[in-house]
Amino acid sequence: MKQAVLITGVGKRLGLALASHLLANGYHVIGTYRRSYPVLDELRSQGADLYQVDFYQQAQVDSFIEQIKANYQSLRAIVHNASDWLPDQIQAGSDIKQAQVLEKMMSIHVGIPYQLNLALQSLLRNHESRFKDIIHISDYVAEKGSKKHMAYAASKAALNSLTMSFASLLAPDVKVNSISPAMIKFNEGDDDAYKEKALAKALLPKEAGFSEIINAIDFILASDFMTGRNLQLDGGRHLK
Ligand SMILES: NC(=O)C1=CN([C@@H]2O[C@H](COP(=O)(O)OP(=O)(O)OC[C@H]3O[C@@H](n4cnc5c(N)ncnc54)[C@H](OP(=O)(O)O)[C@@H]3O)[C@@H](O)[C@H]2O)C=CC1
Ligand SMILES: Nc1nc2c(c(=O)[nH]1)N=C([C@H](O)[C@@H](O)CO)CN2
Repeated sequence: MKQAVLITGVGKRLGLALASHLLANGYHVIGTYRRSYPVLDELRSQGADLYQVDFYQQAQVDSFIEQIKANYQSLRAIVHNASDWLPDQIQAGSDIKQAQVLEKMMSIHVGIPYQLNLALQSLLRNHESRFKDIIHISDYVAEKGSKKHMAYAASKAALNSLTMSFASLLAPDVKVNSISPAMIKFNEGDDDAYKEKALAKALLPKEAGFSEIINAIDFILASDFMTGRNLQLDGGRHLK
């Protein structure tokens, strides 16, 4: 019986790389996506079950939870990857109001992990393996703040608090940990000046790459002694 791992946000970048990695390593991947991408058909052809859900729409969240509880008896792990990186500065012409920036950040980075972890904890407990995991993908800025992404950073700090609370609630059956990267991968459109400034913030001036985070996830899945902790994969940002 394949071990099922639920990953949120598998349409691109880290979520897509992680889903592909776990599929290649024999896991049954259950993935969520918001916008559709051609690459999703490749995940489906490799056996992934994909569910379209916009986590900003509560009705879709409720329906998604009911579908997961109806379709699966157990889960080996849940990886909360889905994330929006909204700046505090509202773009001209945007229909987002200032207050909505904080609402959205708390919704996707705190509300969704909170709701899914509580609703699906029994599926984790049902899994027959010795190890069951919840992994929250957070961010280095949770510990330092960010003057341009204050709401984002605050929500990732709250996510790290949830890690400790759920670790206490779900022990000893389920381990719950955060991974807090800095500078995994630039986005298309990031210009050279931005990249140079961002890389200079760390002792190790480089992109971590998706493999660094995936290696950390593999480590956590194999660990039988780490819970309530936060793996900080940040190139030494804290020492610059
Ligand atoms: N990239 C980096 O350098 C760093 C990333 N991180 C964290 O690592 C994780 C992965 O990063 P990265 O791959 O760059 O993230 P991206 O922003 O590239 O992708 C995030 C994913 O989440 C999905 N998502 C966003 N909002 C919603 C929503 N409301 N409902 C459903 N799905 C949603 C996106 O879907 P859609 O395609 O539809 O938008 C997308 O698939 C994130 O948690 C991020 O905060 C932390 C530090 C650095
Ligand atoms: N959901 C996202 N979160 C973050 C992203 C991203 O692209 N999507 N990118 C970063 C940056 O790498 C930042 O750490 C330095 O530019 C942070 N979070």
